[in-house]
Amino acid sequence: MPVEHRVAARGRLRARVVGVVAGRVSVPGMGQEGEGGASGRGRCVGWPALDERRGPLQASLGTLGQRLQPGMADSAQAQKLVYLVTGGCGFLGEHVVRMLLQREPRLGELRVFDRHLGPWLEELKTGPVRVTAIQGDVTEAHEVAAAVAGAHVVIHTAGLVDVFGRASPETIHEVNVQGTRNVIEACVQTGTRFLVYTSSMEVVGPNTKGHPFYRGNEDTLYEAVHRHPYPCSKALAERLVLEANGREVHGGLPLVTCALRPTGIYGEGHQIMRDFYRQGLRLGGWLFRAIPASVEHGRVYVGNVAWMHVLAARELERRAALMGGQVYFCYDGSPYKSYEDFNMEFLGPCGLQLVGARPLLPYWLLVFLAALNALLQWLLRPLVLYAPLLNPYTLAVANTTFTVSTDKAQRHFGYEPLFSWEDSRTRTILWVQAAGSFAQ
Ligand SMILES: NC(=O)C1=CN([C@@H]2O[C@H](COP(=O)(O)OP(=O)(O)OC[C@H]3O[C@@H](n4cnc5c(N)ncnc54)[C@H](O)[C@@H]3O)[C@@H](O)[C@H]2O)C=CC1
Ligand SMILES: CC(C)[C@@H](O)CC[C@@H](C)[C@H]1CC[C@H]2[C@@H]3[C@H](O)CC4=CC(=O)CC[C@]4(C)[C@H]3CC[C@]12C
Repeated sequence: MPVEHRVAARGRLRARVVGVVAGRVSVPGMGQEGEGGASGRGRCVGWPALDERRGPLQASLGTLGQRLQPGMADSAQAQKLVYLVTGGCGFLGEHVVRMLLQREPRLGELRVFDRHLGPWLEELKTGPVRVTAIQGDVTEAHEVAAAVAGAHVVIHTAGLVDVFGRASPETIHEVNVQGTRNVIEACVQTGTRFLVYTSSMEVVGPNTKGHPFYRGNEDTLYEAVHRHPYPCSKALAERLVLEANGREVHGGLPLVTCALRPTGIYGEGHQIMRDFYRQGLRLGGWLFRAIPASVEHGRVYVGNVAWMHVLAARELERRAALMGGQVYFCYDGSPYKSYEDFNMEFLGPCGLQLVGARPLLPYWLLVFLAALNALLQWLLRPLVLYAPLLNPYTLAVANTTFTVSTDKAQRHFGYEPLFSWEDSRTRTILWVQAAGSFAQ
């Protein structure tokens, strides 16, 4: 089936209601779990409170909102489902797209919405599934609406994942918060009932006080206080998604939402892993330990994160009362190690060595160097983007234990990792080796 391209028309709403389907009558409600602890309200120091401003969607969707959706339940058997993946060309998004094509038998149309469309989309020969590539921007409400209209499920992964100071705080907020608001409003206005949001462990921590989060779960009490624009934006966006659960969508049925919180994702396409590899090659095959081996950081294989998204999207209909408005940490059997030791599971077999059984530099010197990098970034910004791996935020996060251990996703929607640690490791090593071949 040829890949169909749609470019969201700026300024003119172009939407197509595809036969929508499926949906079970659900009575959304917060499960007992997840209302306290790590799913509690985080605090963003120095950030605008959530305003109740609705996106500019209302106006631009007048006509679209009039389109009638066939009864959700009575068409489930008759028609295939329409899925929309925002950020579908990103590191995680691509794996979600491919996982849906491989493991979602109900899929009739897969819409891939991204600011930057990947050339690989052309290669997707998917038999009965129509793959629609949509170049669009989640900060543009009308583009989001055109992409959402007629979709049965939205998996919202699009976001600015920036802890290196590449984008301004305002841009991060605009994409991650307003973009998410636009997705929610598009669901409400067009009648799409199921929304899975890719949140992050960072919604919880590590917090600004460096408190460890050791083998925690969704109900672990933890003071989620953030200053950095990225975790703040993820926390605000997650809150929007969870609070939207139960809102009436066009057609009169309730919106059902959930948020998945992956820990540090690794696997094929992980840019930071590639950056570490390149840094090691530049240093003659050596990487120098900066973080104590005792600091554990949770990591999860991208294929298992994709699988959890597919499963959550599928079960959200059937288990709306249990899953609606809930958060789920996303992790797998990947070992608990320091960030650097974990990376060496893949970079070691690719020829790199991590020097030092303990950090080679004292922590105060690392803090100084991180601060110097931040100063240099600020000074050089008018001329060039200087965004090294080491900055005050990345040092603080890397230096704080954050691991999760929970069976909530398993209990609520049967999540079990699809890929074993051994398989995840092998796949990642093969990718680094292949990626390394053009890292020179
Ligand atoms: N990488 C990680 O370790 C983790 C990532 N996450 C979350 O997973 C999601 C995906 O992250 P990654 O795949 O790592 O990032 P990525 O940067 O590889 O992918 C994000 C995608 O969103 C697209 N995008 C960005 N701004 C957009 C806009 N305004 N309109 C439309 N598309 C836009 C980008 O073009 C990109 O394809 C994000 O929401 C992130 O917060 C959560 C936990 C861990
Ligand atoms: C230079 C050294 C101090 C080196 O060890 C720095 C590593 C640093 C770049 C990473 C350490 C922890 C990572 C973050 C963590 O995995 C949680 C994340 C969740 C997300 O949603 C996005 C990515 C990230 C912030 C991730 C980014 C890279 C680290 C800070």
